[in-house]
Amino acid sequence: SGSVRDAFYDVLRTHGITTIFGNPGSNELPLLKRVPDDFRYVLALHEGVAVGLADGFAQASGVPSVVNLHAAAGTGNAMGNLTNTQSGHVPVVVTSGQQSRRYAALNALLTNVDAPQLARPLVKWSTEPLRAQDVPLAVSKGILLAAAAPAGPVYVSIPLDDWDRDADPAALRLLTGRAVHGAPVAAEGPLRALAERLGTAANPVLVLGPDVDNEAGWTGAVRLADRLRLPVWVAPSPSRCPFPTRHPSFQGLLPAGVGTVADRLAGHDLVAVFGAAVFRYHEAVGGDFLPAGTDLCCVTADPDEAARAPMGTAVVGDPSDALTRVAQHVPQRTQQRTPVDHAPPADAGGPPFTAEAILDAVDEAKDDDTVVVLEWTSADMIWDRLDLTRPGSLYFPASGGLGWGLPAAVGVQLADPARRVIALIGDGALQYTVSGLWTAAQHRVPVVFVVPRNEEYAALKQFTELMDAPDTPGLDLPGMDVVGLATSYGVPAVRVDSLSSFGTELRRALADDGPRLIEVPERRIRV
Ligand SMILES: Cc1ncc(Cn2c(C)c(CCOP(=O)(O)OP(=O)(O)O)sc2=O)c(N)n1
Ligand SMILES: [Ca+2]
Repeated sequence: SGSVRDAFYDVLRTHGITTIFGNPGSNELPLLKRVPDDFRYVLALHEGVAVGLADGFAQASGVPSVVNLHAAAGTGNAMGNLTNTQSGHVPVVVTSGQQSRRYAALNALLTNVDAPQLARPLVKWSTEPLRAQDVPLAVSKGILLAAAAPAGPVYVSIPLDDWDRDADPAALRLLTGRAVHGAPVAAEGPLRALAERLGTAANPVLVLGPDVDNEAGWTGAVRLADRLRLPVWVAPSPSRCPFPTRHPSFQGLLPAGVGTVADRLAGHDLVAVFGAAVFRYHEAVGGDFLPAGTDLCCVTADPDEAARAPMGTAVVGDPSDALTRVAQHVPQRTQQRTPVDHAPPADAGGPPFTAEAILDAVDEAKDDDTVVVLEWTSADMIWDRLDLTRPGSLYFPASGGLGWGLPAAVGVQLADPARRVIALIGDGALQYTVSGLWTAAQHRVPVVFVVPRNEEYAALKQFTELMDAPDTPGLDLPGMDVVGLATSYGVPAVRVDSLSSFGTELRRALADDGPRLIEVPERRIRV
């Protein structure tokens, strides 16, 4: 013992990390040739799958996860899902195998040229240690920095001939005792001022983002909403569900256009935002950021989010902690709120079925503990039809990059077997990281994959209308057998042709201890 490899595994153990997600090349074999018995290596057949798995695993476990990728080619394949990991503030430590120092100097095959630069725009920190003895320190810093608010991915490139070098035993003893505690909380003054303004505002509104989707955030948000009888919206382009969807204060999901957001906030003199960037717009529509007479204050742990917002004031600090503290200093209002109905009756016709009918059938089959991972862009504005009652119930790709949902669902289920995962994956989104089905089958991860098949990129057809691009090619997906695709990867699959059989298959899958896929014919949109 005493090698850099042993020290690497010791550092991971220190932080409770004993799973490595990855896809290997020859550069990585010196690390993987002796994976200790208390570790498991989860093979992904594409590096996008590896990062998706690690992202879901980190979000559901609350512990940083570790990925090991193959040089530049592997890192390149991982970049798509790294955009989601970065946008989602998810602590993932990406390690990649570098060619030996001697060969890298020659740009020999499998050299990751200028490795730290490759990942840089998508990670908090990117490095390739100068000495083999620095590798354990870099990995230790990477784990601690990835988890430090605002959390996010880091990248460590490690030359293949470092692993068998002698580690520095004295340094390692110090490293394996390291910990960084706590997250920056907002100063008392600005929070008291916000509570004051909320208490005196004529018609304040609460907007919540993904970073308050946790026990403290839900408790604080419900308490604040109840005390002030506040209407509550979910911030645009949500990657998580931060508030109970059947609560009388719940208003729904804010759209993702500048003008359309301003329209929803019209009439409110104060907008209080917790745990969201202001805002993650998407639809190319014009308009003012805020209606006249409306002011905004946001609380975020991310100084960049605080500084880049185009309007209002910001308070930097843990937004979940802030919700609880602000709730303690606002008056108790008494007017009643009438709940908004988010699930108007769906068209019970079909097949093919409407997105609403498919969502309602999933809601019928699931229970309070079920987790829904949704990467189905026909439903990204209507998932609040689902009755979600507790934190960690809904995940969506945070940067909108497709190919995240399927592996992330497997990662979430691996991290928390007690909460069954239903993955709603569009037939288009499915294609980006479909090989993740093989990893689910190999590890018998009992995700229920539901694939609404409308044989098109429906979301983009809707955008062609919005962006006046009527004759766009490449938006139809004919001629693929989703059931055959899943079966080929070892996941039992079935195509359903009625909502009742869909319900039966959902319940059968939820009772199974392995993955299953259900293809549901989804009605095409008409443009
Ligand atoms: C990696 C990647 N590539 C392309 C897109 C662009 N894109 C694409 C291709 C969409 C269509 C998805 O089709 P789907 O079948 O998954 O779902 P719907 O038919 O319900 O829209 S939505 C969208 O933003 C993307 N978001 N991410
Ligand atoms: Ca589709």
